[in-house]
Amino acid sequence: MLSKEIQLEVNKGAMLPLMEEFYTIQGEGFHTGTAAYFIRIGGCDVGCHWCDVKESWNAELHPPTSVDLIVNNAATQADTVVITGGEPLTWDMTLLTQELKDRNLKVHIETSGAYPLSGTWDWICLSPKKNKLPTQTVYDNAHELKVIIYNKHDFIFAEEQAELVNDNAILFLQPEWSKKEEMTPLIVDYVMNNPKWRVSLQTHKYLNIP
Ligand SMILES: C[S@@+](CC[C@H](N)C(=O)[O-])C[C@H]1O[C@@H](n2cnc3c(N)ncnc32)[C@H](O)[C@@H]1O
Ligand SMILES: Nc1nc2[nH]cc(C(=O)O)c2c(=O)[nH]1
Ligand code: SF4
Ligand SMILES: [Mg+2]
Repeated sequence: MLSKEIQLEVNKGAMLPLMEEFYTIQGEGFHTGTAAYFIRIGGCDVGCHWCDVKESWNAELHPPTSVDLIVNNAATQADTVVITGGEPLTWDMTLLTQELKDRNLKVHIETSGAYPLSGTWDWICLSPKKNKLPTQTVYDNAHELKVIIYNKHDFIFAEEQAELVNDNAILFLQPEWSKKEEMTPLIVDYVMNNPKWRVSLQTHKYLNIP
């Protein structure tokens, strides 16, 4: 249990449950291949059975950390910071993104969209999940839609989500890692037949980097 004081700071978004931070190459989606400093905030109740960071789910395992400290650590050679999780929109992102913007950093988010949008973002990657669908504000503001393909039904889900996201969003299909041998060839065919979509791979896993 957090003390009342710390809980109040977390509610304000002045402290956040920090899981890890690392400087790497964005492995997925539109910005694949570009250097970025990742900040992983704990806490997620979406429950994807194939999630590759289940250790992030329980926020209580990750120490509430002041946004000032997180931002100071993020002073980085890259011009871009990616906020991920867990589900970062579980928390109020206003103060974190404001302080990062004040340092002239570009601020990106990886989100399921399961909670309303908070914060100011240069790039929003929406990766919708069937078990907790995105909120309207995230559909309206997403720059990219990245649907994970675990089985054939996920192509139907992807088309449904493409109807709901704003018209400017760039559309990606990404194989679920454990099913990639089976799903990647289907994605390749699908994109050739439906060229409004692009392929996204988890390239950092092929590169053996974080
Ligand atoms: C771990 S999530 C954290 C951010 C947010 N909760 C979300 O789901 O977008 C980061 C990205 O990894 C994707 N992802 C998670 N597990 C995956 C897996 N096993 N295979 C492929 N992509 C995965 C998610 O869909 C999301 O785009
Ligand atoms: N290199 C790298 N790229 C990523 N893009 C999205 C990631 C995430 O977990 O949100 C991720 C990640 O964990 N590592
Ligand atoms: S929403 Fe993101 S962090 Fe949460 S379980 Fe799904 S993939 Fe993992
Ligand atoms: Mg990842």
